[in-house]
Amino acid sequence: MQNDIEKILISEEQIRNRLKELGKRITEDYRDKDNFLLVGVLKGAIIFMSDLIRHIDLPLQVDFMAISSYGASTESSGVVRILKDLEENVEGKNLLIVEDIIDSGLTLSYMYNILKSRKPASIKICTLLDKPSRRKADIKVDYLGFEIPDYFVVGYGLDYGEKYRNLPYICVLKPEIYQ
Ligand SMILES: O=P(O)(O)OC[C@H]1O[C@H](OP(=O)(O)OP(=O)(O)O)[C@H](O)[C@@H]1O
Ligand code: HPA
Ligand SMILES: [Mg+2]
Repeated sequence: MQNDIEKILISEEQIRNRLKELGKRITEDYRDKDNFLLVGVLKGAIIFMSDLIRHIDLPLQVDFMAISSYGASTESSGVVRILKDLEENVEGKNLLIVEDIIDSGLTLSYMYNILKSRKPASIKICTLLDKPSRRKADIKVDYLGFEIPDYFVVGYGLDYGEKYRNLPYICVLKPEIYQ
């Protein structure tokens, strides 16, 4: 796997430090709210979500939704599908959607609209990575880890063709791997 890497964009230490800051901000912002539910977007957000919640010093619940649009490509298919829905009823709850990356924004705008229609008390968005140069749908990010340029990145949960999720940093692969 290491041989496939062109360059590391965000190191383990940078991720660790940023997560501490995000956890602290989220803890302050949700301190007086009850029914706090974090909604992780499978599969990409698994590592970010599991590290982030250990920096949030509040009672909280977690649930997951699986949504897929990329398949084995570096371009969104534009067809967003729910593969797994939430187990929790979200009505009246304070939701924080936790994503690994917002790229075209199609996944998140689809998911946001579905969750909004279920009448939660509030919905906010937390994403580790934001690639604003590729945006097709308008998204307001409340908590951001890092803004990145237009690279297809992998690692720390993010895949290319289901591989590389277990790399501990965010990196770009050699061009021949993407061909
Ligand atoms: O803003 P967008 O252009 O919609 O792209 C972002 C979404 O794409 C990826 O998911 P993917 O469909 O690859 O599923 P995965 O999380 O299982 O890898 C990523 O994890 C985000 O959920
Ligand atoms: N990497 C991995 N998965 C993704 C990306 C990316 O840059 N953008 C959207 N899904
Ligand atoms: Mg993917």
